[in-house]
Amino acid sequence: MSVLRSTGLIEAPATTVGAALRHTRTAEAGLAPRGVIGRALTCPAELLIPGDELRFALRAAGVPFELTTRIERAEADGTSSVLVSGPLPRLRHETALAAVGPRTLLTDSLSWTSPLGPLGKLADVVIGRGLVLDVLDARIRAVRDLAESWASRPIVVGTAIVRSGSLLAQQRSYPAADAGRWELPGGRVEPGESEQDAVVRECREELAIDVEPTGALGTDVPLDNGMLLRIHTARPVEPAAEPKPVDHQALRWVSAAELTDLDWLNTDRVLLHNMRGLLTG
Ligand SMILES: Nc1nc2c([nH]c(=O)n2[C@H]2C[C@H](O)[C@@H](COP(=O)(O)OP(=O)(O)OP(=O)(O)O)O2)c(=O)[nH]1
Repeated sequence: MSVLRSTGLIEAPATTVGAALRHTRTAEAGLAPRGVIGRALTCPAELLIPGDELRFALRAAGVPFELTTRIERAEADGTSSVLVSGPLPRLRHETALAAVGPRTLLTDSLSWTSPLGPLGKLADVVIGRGLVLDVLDARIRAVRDLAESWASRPIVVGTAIVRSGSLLAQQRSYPAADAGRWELPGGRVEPGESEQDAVVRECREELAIDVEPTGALGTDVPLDNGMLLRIHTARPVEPAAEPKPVDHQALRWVSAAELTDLDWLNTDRVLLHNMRGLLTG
């Protein structure tokens, strides 16, 4: 088995770098300068979710070939994908993200098994390794460009509150295009306010309960309005306090099995696997 690694330091938090890693533009446009044509086959949104497949058309020593990979993980600490079809018996791509102060260290690692015994191994050394390093470099550059361009965006916090194995969702009443669709409690972080303080304020305003932030969930999600959605987890300070829909149509406690029954905002759909993970542990 061959393994190649490449690293890069990116001036953005890991949740933002994680979003850039999942963005189809990274595979579709980011690799083009290296002659690799990537295309998302199944991804209905801009961010890839586990199960989505990507097809790459590339060329080594003048010979064109195609690879299809499937996303296994898409989390704030990294992503992984595996080979579905292509001229190799095995290929696995893992990207790990680690916070270094306000920056993120990205470690990309590609491992594969070569075809055709000893001849394949020779081709591997002569052609494969150079190509792979080029492609990994191009990918890190694409992720860096996207993540750093998003890093200064204003943040909208969403809040994942779990009680007895169910997640609290709220149903929007406006604007008309989103009325009736579901989201997590939250809103814009005010200038000078911390994200945690915004979570507490928004839950007080929207649900009339006090919560205590406990962590983060998933990657950021870029919004069409130029902001970034970032999900925090929180628990009610008073476990028995019943949240009320102050300016929303309705609230609902949703189990893992019911998550896909709701008509979520498009942005929240790419976080459903994280919400499921939170509910199922
Ligand atoms: N709170 C929340 N907002 C979300 C989610 N998903 C998502 O795309 N958004 C969008 C909807 C809005 O454009 C923006 C939230 O900002 P906001 O809460 O301050 O804005 P708003 O339009 O609801 O209300 P307003 O305060 O401007 O009256 O983020 C989510 O899960 N929770």
